[in-house]
Amino acid sequence: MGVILATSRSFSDGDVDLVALAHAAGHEIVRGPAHHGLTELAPLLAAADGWIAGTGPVTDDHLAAAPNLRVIARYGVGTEAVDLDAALRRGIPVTNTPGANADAVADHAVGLMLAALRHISDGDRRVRRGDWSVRRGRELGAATVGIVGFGRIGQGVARRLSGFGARILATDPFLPAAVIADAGAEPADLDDLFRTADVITLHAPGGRTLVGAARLDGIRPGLILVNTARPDLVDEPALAEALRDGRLGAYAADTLDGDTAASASPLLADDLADRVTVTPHLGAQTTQAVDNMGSMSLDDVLAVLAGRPPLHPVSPRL
Ligand SMILES: NC(=O)c1ccc[n+]([C@@H]2O[C@H](COP(=O)([O-])OP(=O)(O)OC[C@H]3O[C@@H](n4cnc5c(N)ncnc54)[C@H](O)[C@@H]3O)[C@@H](O)[C@H]2O)c1
Ligand SMILES: O=C(O)[C@H](O)COP(=O)(O)O
Repeated sequence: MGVILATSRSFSDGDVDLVALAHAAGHEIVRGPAHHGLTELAPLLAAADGWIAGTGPVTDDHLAAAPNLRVIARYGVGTEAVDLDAALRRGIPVTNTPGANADAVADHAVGLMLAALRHISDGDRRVRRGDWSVRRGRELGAATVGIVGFGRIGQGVARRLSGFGARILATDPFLPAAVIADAGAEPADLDDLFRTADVITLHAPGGRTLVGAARLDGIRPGLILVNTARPDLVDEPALAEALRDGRLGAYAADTLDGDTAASASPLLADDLADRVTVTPHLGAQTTQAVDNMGSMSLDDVLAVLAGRPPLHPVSPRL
């Protein structure tokens, strides 16, 4: 009997009983904390044969504490928090769940766009204080929307936006322009996209700042920026400044720097509440995506524990 440690927030919380599936394959699921420090995880890692990991860190120190570990399955897409080189050095394969949450996150990104364009969360807050005054919005169909990162989620957003009639620009350094054009978007470089778009939505992996102070100087006044990818893609103090001086019209994000410690973010200042909408990293939290991420990550762990290659391996970054 193997031990599979699950530290993702919602493993087996959907319609499919993945704990029973693991048990039928002869393994026990042990739950661990999602935002984990090494101290709290070490005793669980010591017994783990497989690890279904959320968005928390997976460092060489975590791996050193897991002498029996044979596979790390990222429950989700982004692998920024996983030390892929350390896993490679230790001969532990890393997997992820490409596409498992693409529809969920694309829906959420469009939802955040509409929330910002039509002042939906601000309107709700105002009504609760008895303020029924009108704040005029803009229509998505009349907007030029720039998509940064044209992978599974970015393309899902483009499909949805075509139904609204929006003009769609997209940039992705790893995709030929023809692929972008075939998917119904106009290929653009990052600078052009920031100069032209009314709404920009980020769908590239984290790991570098794409939107800093310099980038915010050349934007269309009133730009709406949506971020369902990773908080480190943006410079939060620079965004707060651009929101205050009116260059940026609104910021709508599914995560803030530090996530659980987000109350420290300059974007949560009271004077920005009418221009900032934040959700607590719930883009992938739908029943469908939770089942997809859980099934794909469990399949990978079961394959490796049975001596087979994983189905969704991640390559170390070059
Ligand atoms: N909010 C959430 O819950 C949630 C859920 C899933 C994924 N994500 C984030 O969204 C990201 C995208 O997910 P996906 O499923 O579309 O991944 P994907 O791998 O299918 O697509 C990512 C795309 O980004 C492109 N890219 C890489 N570097 C870029 C850059 N510098 N500029 C522009 N494009 C670049 C890649 O070429 C690729 O096409 C993930 O990396 C993850 O960080 C967030
Ligand atoms: O990278 C991802 O796929 C998402 O951020 C989902 O991760 P979660 O397990 O934190 O929802």
